[in-house]
Amino acid sequence: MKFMLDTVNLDKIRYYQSILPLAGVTSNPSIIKKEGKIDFYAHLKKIKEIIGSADLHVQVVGKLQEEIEKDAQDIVDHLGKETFIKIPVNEEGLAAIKSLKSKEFKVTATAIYTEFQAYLAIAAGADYLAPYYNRMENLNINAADVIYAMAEEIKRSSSPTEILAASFKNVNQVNQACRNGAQAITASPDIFEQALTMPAIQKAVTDFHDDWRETFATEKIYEL
Ligand SMILES: O=C[C@H](O)COP(=O)(O)O
Repeated sequence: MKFMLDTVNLDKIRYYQSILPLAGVTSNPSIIKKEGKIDFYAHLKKIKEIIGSADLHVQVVGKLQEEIEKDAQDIVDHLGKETFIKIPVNEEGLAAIKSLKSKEFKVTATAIYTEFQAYLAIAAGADYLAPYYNRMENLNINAADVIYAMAEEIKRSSSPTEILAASFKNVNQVNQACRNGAQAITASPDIFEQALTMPAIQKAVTDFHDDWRETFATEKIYEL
């Protein structure tokens, strides 16, 4: 599994970069809005410095194919050809994905709510597919089933495309995405916090520590 952070908050990225086996950072204009009117490329360059060789996924804003492709070119001109360009899968986006893949851009097909969008993006050569787990559930779409079908199509077509599931509101949704075939997930820092700070884990840690101290009258093994 690859784990990515769905945030552009520098403090959070710095913090979780030291904790997680971090494969990348993903963003979209709504995530960027949370940081205010940042110096866009300077900010993204700082993220690159923090995450090193991990991947950076940056979303286009243009709506027409030509605008999407110009956004993509601008992003790689500033951040490098290794940057993944996130493109929503609608008519203009799919045309841009097809065109940009022929020019060897790295592409993450995003805003995926249906299997059919995914099948088209796979055929167009997208590197990643980003299905929106929680948003699908809000629309009464079975997100786990959609991801399973996407994974089956990737297998059937022996495609190099990977599923980068996104839009999570709880840890169980992440588990379901992984279980149903996602090769990667991106989640906001609070999802990783939810997963790693559950009270049962802390209780186990405290109990083990107390048992050690009662047995050996030290706080650590190296104090023996
Ligand atoms: O870029 C995709 C985001 O992961 C969507 O997440 P959201 O549904 O929380 O806005």
